[in-house]
Amino acid sequence: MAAPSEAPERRRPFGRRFLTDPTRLFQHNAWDNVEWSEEQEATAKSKVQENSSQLLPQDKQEEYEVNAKRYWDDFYKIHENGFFKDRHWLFTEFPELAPNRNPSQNEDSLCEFSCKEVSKNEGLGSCENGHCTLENRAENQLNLLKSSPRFCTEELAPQKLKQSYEDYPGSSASYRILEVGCGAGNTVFPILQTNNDPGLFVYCCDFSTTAVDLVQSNVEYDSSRCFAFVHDLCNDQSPFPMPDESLDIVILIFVLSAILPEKMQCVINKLSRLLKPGGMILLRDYGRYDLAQLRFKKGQCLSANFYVRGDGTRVYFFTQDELDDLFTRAGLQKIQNLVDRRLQVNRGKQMTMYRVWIQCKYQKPAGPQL
Ligand SMILES: C[S@@+](CC[C@H](N)C(=O)[O-])C[C@H]1O[C@@H](n2cnc3c(N)ncnc32)[C@H](O)[C@@H]1O
Repeated sequence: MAAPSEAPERRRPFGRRFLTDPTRLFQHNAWDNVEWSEEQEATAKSKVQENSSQLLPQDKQEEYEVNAKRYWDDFYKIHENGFFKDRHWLFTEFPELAPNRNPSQNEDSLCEFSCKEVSKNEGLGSCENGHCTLENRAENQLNLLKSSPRFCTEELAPQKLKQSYEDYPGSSASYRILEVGCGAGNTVFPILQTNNDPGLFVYCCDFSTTAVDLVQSNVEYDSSRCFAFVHDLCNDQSPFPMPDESLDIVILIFVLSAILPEKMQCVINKLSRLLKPGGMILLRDYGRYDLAQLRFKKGQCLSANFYVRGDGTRVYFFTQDELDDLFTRAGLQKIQNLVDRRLQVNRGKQMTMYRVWIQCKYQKPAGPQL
């Protein structure tokens, strides 16, 4: 199918297994850069129309927003750090996380789940990040909801009133990375293991205190190289421990999708201010019509392309254009914005699962900002 927005850019994907002969479909666990037929796209669209035809009442919606932190705390109490797989593929896709790394190190398959979870869930036909939904096969097609406008009351201009930062954690580092929505640390610890630059300092934050506790209590947590802190991206009163324009990299892995769409622009603006000129935001997140979106049932939709899972956590499914809009409005310039369509195969059950992820890199211009 045609990408929801721009054509895919040329890249060196680490997934290079292409399904050219359909009879070989069940010979591998996954195929890269799969083309969708028009019919498949129409079916996906109709499933989304169906599962978004009935929105959750406003009071329930507010309850999920007010208690968002508690739902994620509960998630980490149940799964601890066993759910998301450590992602050594990060360095192939995002070499900026370890610029001095030897490219042959730690190559790994692109898998956002732990292998244990995938095999446990395979064939149930319905699990995504441990958030199970049954495939919705209802027939009615109703109106697809229109996207609500994104607004942000916050000024984009650099803040004039800054708190003074002289000796903050990582102040003497020469290369600073911040991971937001770090969960149990499945991105942070691979970065610390792989990037041996003595000038590296890694910050990570999450609004779930349970998640931050898991990071801090990990045996690999080294406070001379890393600082984990509780931070709610949607709370304007919640300060960062580092000054504006101090970070080389901000990374968001499946995090922006967990935020109320109306608040996304403020979050990206805030993160953009933390970047040094020339610094970059790296993102990987769910794309429109990903399997996980198609499997939501009627009654789980909060607003267009935004759903609540059975455990109370929420997820949005992006197009490339929406992400481009969010980043460019925050004053950043596109380095990469691509859609990654992968066909995962359960050979045992002869099942196919079409995944759609979006990957972006946006850079703060090096010149002076107006
Ligand atoms: C799908 S998980 C991804 C976790 C981690 N990035 C990973 O890939 O393993 C989404 C994460 O975003 C965090 N999160 C959601 N809303 C947040 C907010 N407003 N502020 C900070 N973190 C938030 C959740 O607690 C959760 O850890």
